[in-house]
Amino acid sequence: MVKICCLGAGYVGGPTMAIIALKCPAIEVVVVDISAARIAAWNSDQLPIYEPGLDEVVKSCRGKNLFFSSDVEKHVLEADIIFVSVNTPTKTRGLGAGKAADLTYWESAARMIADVSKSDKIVVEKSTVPVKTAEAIEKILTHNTKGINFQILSNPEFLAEGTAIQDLLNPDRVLIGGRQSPEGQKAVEALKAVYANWVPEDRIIATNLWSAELSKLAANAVLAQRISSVNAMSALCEATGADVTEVAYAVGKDSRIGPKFLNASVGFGGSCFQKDILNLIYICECNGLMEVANYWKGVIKINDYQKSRFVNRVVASMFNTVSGKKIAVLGFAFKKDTGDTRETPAIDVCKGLLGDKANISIYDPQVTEDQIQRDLSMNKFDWDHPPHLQPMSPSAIKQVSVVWDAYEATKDAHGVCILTEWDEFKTLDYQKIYDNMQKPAFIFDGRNIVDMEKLRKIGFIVYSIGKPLDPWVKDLPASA
Ligand SMILES: NC(=O)C1=CN([C@@H]2O[C@H](COP(=O)(O)OP(=O)(O)OC[C@H]3O[C@@H](n4cnc5c(N)ncnc54)[C@H](O)[C@@H]3O)[C@@H](O)[C@H]2O)C=CC1
Ligand SMILES: O=C(O)[C@H]1O[C@H](OP(=O)(O)OP(=O)(O)OC[C@H]2O[C@@H](n3ccc(=O)[nH]c3=O)[C@H](O)[C@@H]2O)[C@H](O)[C@@H](O)[C@@H]1O
Repeated sequence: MVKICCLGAGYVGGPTMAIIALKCPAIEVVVVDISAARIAAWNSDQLPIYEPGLDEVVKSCRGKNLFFSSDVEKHVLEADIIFVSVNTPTKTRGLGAGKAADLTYWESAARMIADVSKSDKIVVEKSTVPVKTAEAIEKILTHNTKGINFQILSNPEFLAEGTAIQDLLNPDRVLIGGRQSPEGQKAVEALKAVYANWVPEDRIIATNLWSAELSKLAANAVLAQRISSVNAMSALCEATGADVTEVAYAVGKDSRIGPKFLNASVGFGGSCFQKDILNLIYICECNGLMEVANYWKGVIKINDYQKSRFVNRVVASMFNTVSGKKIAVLGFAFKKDTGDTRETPAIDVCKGLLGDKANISIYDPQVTEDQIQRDLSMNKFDWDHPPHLQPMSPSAIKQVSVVWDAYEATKDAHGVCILTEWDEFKTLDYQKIYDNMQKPAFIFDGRNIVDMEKLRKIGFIVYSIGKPLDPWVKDLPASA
């Protein structure tokens, strides 16, 4: 029986290994983590992450060929294939702070593998890493070789949170990068054989190591660039009376461009787009490619602009001040169907409103009060001028309340901001919400999910991203 061990029981390690276990009954899969609490949660009824369909898959395999354990070394020792799916956040201090990927977790995982192993292993990079990481990992592993043969493969993950199970069951492609040597190619074949249990052969792509590593950063950069492109257009739509949904539809009809991933929004969030583009920027800078670095910086700058533009719209429309006003925030997660708040645009929007002394009442179906308070208590990390992570003032935190119901959040509010596109926000009883709000009642839809006309008929003043402006919504100076 082939034994797989995965280091890192997070958003990627957990779901990915659950699907491998589901589709490969002849393989034993053990997911390990240095966080005992996370492992305990994977072994409980309340999994540590919310992902549609994940509960069912875990329940059907757990205890059969899928295990979660804190005994990291034992399972590394026994494994034939080791996936490394640890976190690779942006460095917050030292060389490259604010841009470079922090490979501390990865390096310590590699050192541990080198120390513990007694037999040949295939080590798979699942985490998103800078191009050329495999070379460094190889050095760490072979330094302690004891005659053991380690083969490093790059097998980046393309799943998106909220659709992880579907993405894993039916991936557009599986990318496997390996050394061109016979041993390297043998390792590539071994990993291919795992995926071949459910992924059609023509979707399993073998490349060299560096192409696989760079393709992951490139894919995220290009995806994020689409959103920044359409968001940049949304500002121009508002200034001219064009409608961004119509523009995106017209543009996406060109089959060379395609309709997906062109929804204008309050800005992209999540643990990967910003981190990976910053990582790419740093790699470009290290290679002396300043123009290329600046090109990708633009994608992040437009994203920051989109978030501050939204806050300015809210404040300007509400008579240039939200001080002492109650603003309901519907949705805090970075997208629907996840409880993840890493880099969510809601953090910047809430902080902008708090900066103008608003009282905000937040409701999100999957995010806990603790998480929201933690997110709002950290000051924004300025990636251009790092490092300064400072806590927010306690008085600002007192202006925040977190509630478990959209109607409670919006009661007596002066304005509502929709920041995550949860399906339930499309079908709320907006008449009831309007009746219980202060007048004039404002809705600022950062995800373009409400029916503007219907809401206007009820009496709301509505702002949607990139849509012709309600006469009540204040035009902003071009530079705002
Ligand atoms: N979240 C996402 O949607 C995607 C993430 N990725 C990439 O996958 C990697 C992991 O991301 P997430 O799963 O979101 O992170 P995460 O933070 O949810 O999980 C990482 C886990 O690794 C554990 N860990 C750290 N060092 C360890 C060690 N030495 N041994 C064992 N466990 C260790 C941590 O305790 C944590 O539970 C990152 O590089 C990310 O860029 C790639 C595709 C999608
Ligand atoms: O490397 C990663 O971690 C992953 O990053 C993204 O996945 P994820 O961040 O989970 O979620 P996305 O669906 O890409 O959404 C990212 C952000 O963009 C926003 N978005 C997305 C699409 C769109 O049209 N408009 C838009 O504003 C979302 O609301 C969200 O805030 C990629 O889509 C995955 O392929 C990749 O594996």
